Amino acid sequence: MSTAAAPAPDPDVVIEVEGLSKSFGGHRVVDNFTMRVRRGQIYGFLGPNGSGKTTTIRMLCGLLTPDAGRGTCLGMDILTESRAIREHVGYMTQRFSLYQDLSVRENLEFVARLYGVPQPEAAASAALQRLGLEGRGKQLAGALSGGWKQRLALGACILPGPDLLLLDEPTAGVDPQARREFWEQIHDLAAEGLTVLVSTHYMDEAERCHEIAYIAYGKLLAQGTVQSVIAAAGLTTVTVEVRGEAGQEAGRLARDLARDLSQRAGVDMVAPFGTALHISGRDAAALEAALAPFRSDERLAFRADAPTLEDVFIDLMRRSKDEMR
Ligand SMILES: Nc1ncnc2c1ncn2[C@@H]1O[C@H](COP(=O)(O)OP(=O)(O)OP(=O)(O)O)[C@@H](O)[C@H]1O
Repeated sequence: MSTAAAPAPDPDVVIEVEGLSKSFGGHRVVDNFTMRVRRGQIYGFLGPNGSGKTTTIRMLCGLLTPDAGRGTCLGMDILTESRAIREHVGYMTQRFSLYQDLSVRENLEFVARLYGVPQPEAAASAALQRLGLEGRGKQLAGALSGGWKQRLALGACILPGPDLLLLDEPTAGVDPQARREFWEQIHDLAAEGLTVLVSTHYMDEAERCHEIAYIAYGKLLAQGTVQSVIAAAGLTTVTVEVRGEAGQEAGRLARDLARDLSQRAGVDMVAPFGTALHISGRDAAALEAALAPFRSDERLAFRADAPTLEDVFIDLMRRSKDEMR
């Protein structure tokens, strides 16, 4: 008889789930989702609207019960210990859910009291300082700009000291500077050991994550570091630039070329950027054959390019749409 005990759970694994599925009204919104997240990771969820990102994230944290599948979050069972899991999760939803007619400080003190944080006033002061909100303590939350509101919402989320942070499109509609500052905070928190799951539609934010998952129509289509997701897609990309001044003439040439190329075998995507075209294909030889007739055109400059994450996601989405047809 074997005496080998089951391996002890790895304390650095915060989420480990397999085969999670969920349907609403007979429609499968998440289909057989499996993943593992390590402590201190910033894990990004990307995918088209309504593809099941929020539903997936909520199941991972025990906030929603899956129809099928199993797993643990923070070492606890997502099916039987969801209440205990919730006590350790900070959840920032898409909607600003603090009191608009309370001041910044009052909101933070309220949250501290609600969660039984010791010395709520001191905890609120610490949160104000940490988030660079000291000068705004007396300001009404409703009077803050979008970026500051998000910062306050983040402060309220981390005040009870969660081990896992769930951010659902936290920076939608926030300007680039405020988004950058918000992400600096997220990285600081992760460096201190907080694990972060974040859904976003911004490619630059995806690139700030340690790992990403791309979900479309309920299915996990890609997972890993940004570099590995791009490499696994196997896309070849070429940029074609119309030489000379950007004007109507150049614009027309780029548009006609885009129309022509997008009809050709070997060309899977054509995306205009000013008077340049970003052209991608999964079969490098077929792509080159499609471009060959244009290479001698002196009005055009060709250069091999690296595919971007956006190229990869659009390609994945198209492919999954085709498969569903
Ligand atoms: N409680 C619910 N009851 C019924 N349908 C739901 C429920 N929650 C989500 N859905 C549906 O499930 C699908 C996936 O929704 P989900 O919010 O997970 O997508 P998402 O990828 O987060 O979308 P977005 O990027 O727009 O936020 C949508 O069609 C949505 O309408």
